[in-house]
Amino acid sequence: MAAQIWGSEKRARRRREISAKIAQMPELHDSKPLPFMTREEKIMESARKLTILTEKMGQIIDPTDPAELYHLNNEVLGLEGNPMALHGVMFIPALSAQASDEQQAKWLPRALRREIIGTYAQTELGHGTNLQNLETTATYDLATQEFVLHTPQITALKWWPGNLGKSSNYAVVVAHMIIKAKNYGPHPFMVQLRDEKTHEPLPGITIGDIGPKMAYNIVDNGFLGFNKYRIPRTNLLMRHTKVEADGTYIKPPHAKINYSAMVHVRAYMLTGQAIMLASALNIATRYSSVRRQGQIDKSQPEVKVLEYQTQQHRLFPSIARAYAFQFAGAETVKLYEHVLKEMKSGNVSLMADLHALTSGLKSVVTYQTGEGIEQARMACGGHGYSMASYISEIYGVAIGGCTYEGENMVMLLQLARYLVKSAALVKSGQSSKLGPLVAYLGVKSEPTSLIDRIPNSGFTEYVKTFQHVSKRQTLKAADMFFGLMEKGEKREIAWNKCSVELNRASRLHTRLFIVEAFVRRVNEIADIRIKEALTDLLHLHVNYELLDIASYALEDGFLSASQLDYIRDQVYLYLGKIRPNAVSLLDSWEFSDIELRSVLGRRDGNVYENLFKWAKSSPLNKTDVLSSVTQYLKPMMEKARL
Ligand SMILES: CCCCCCCCCCCCCCCCC/C=C/C(=O)SCCNC(=O)CCNC(=O)[C@H](O)C(C)(C)COP(=O)(O)OP(=O)(O)OC[C@H]1O[C@@H](n2cnc3c(N)ncnc32)[C@H](O)[C@@H]1OP(=O)(O)O
Ligand SMILES: Cc1cc2nc3c(=O)[nH]c(=O)nc-3n(C[C@H](O)[C@H](O)[C@H](O)COP(=O)(O)OP(=O)(O)OC[C@H]3O[C@@H](n4cnc5c(N)ncnc54)[C@H](O)[C@@H]3O)c2cc1C
Repeated sequence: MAAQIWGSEKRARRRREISAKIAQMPELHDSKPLPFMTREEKIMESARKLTILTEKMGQIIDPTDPAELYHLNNEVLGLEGNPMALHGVMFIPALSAQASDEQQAKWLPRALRREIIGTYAQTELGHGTNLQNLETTATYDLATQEFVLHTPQITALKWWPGNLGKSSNYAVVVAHMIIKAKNYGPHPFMVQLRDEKTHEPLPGITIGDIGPKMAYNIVDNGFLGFNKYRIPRTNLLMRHTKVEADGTYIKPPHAKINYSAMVHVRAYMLTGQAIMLASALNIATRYSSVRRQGQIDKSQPEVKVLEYQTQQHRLFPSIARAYAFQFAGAETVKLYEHVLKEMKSGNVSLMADLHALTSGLKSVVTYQTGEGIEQARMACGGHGYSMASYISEIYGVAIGGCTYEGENMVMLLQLARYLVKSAALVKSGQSSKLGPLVAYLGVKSEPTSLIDRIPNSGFTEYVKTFQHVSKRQTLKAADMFFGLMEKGEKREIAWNKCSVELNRASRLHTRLFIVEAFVRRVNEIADIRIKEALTDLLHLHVNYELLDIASYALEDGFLSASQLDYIRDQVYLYLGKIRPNAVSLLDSWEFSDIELRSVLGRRDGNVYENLFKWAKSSPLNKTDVLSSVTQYLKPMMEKARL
């Protein structure tokens, strides 16, 4: 199963080897539990491990393999981030995709050797989503052949970029490029921020940390201001766009090609989200098979809480989602790598499809991951609320994904643009022009769903039902939009008035893609036992998801009430079938105790001993009487007794 999750036998084996090596290297372990550290201590601890990794990485992993790097990162540094998180996730990808060969030769080897630390500075205090209204300017000075970076007012301060505050000395900065008083829109520039020897900010640069966040606090998200700060013309990233010495602007082959670093993260973060969801579920499911509370049959002893149907209903559909996200994520990364290769050689024809797909997936996956993690936390009762479970930290980090790389509602609306264009093709009889991901919009569906009507139809009728509701909602939302415009509404106003319906269409389309990715994967599996276990999980997935969106299929009578009863019964049937495999389905992800960082979810299952040991090690328990008591509470009580 691990091979299915991680993509191949070899990958699963390599993960085990890497975990085993790390287990033997105490210098790479947390020196004490992270929840007992201050933010400063965590940052220090992370930097300590990071420098050891820089020395020893080659002995543990193949540093050119992103999957091995990510595993090493999760084991050693953990999901709360590290001082170079953005260096690998955005700075290097931005340089790789957007710097010219000459620029790459100058900067990439230095970045890869970690001679310099970089980040991606785009968002500002006043604008994140609406890139067209960023305020930082890069004005070309023809006389010196330099760009002058400037922050005109407080709202133009860069705000949020990870590791910008304290760790990075370089950044890819996105600023509006102005040449001879003409604004060419946001462009990426390579900018040195700090002196390479002293790490002091360079003159003209104001920089710092934005303060503690809901989670992800090892990362020093930062602010940055420029006071007429000059950089050479050749620091504009020039793979696709060029500015010649005389100020001549050469435009890129696609207007949004400079957005590629964002698409990169959107494509890769699905796997990251699946891992966080599976981690939280692993903790909760292990704990649920140890925790005994109450009886189902009063004549019998207390049961493991995992025997309760409500507990299974809380956890198992999310187990199915974690697998589904992992499979959909693997397909997306493949597509991304393909599009990136094409893009580098000038073929930009697939960019729109990739953008639409990643926008939808990013939004649906982060939202459902957050839901699943929070349910996992509640499924642990009181102990889920303790940092000993570590689930609240996992939640805090994962839920950030709903916001970063494009706020979810906004990204759903980006997919909706693509769906509306596709709907227009269908309506004008040009269905043959539809891309493969939306081809179903042009296919006539049966008048009613055939779920429960055709024996042995596998998952086909489920997929057709998802296609039907997604198609119907897309066409309905598009009709509403076109209708408003026909009535004379301005395009933007009409769009806003339909945006809730449009986003519904985007979610349904994305959920269809996820279901199809799961089905495709199960169909490919040769090992009969693995296929059987995943087929059960897929049954749960399609029935649970369909029940969740049933109102869309009921409103036009595509599904009947009796079919809905059947679907509901299938959910209950498969909850029971999955129960014996539940812990194994999560243990198959092979997270080590070091990586999970959860006292509650340790592999040994000694929950109570581990919790008591953990509580005793709390810094508050170093002394029996705290100074808060001697200084305040004791005098208060004494005064009251007088
Ligand atoms: C196998 C290996 C396993 C390894 C696992 C590794 C796991 C890794 C896990 C990663 C963990 C992540 C760690 C966390 C780090 C956090 C870092 C966070 C960073 C950031 O947040 S950076 C800042 C991000 N900011 C945003 O995302 C801003 C969002 N806004 C936008 O993107 C845009 O403003 C916009 C898209 C919403 C709108 O742009 P714009 O106004 O310019 O465009 P229009 O709306 O007018 O649209 C015009 C047309 O352009 C198309 N378009 C837009 N974008 C793109 C694109 N990127 N590509 C192609 N086309 C694009 C639109 O669709 C429009 O097209 P149309 O035809 O006119 O409809
Ligand atoms: C953990 C974390 C890490 C980050 N790291 C980085 C980084 O490394 N580099 C970087 O540059 N940035 C980073 N960011 C910033 C992040 O990319 C932005 O916060 C994000 O893009 C959302 O933009 P915003 O904050 O402007 O939200 P806003 O756009 O102000 O969103 C507020 C609300 O307005 C709604 N809204 C906005 N526009 C529209 C619209 N057109 N239609 C409908 N609704 C709309 C949204 O849906 C939301 O409900 C990070 C953020 C976080 C939380």
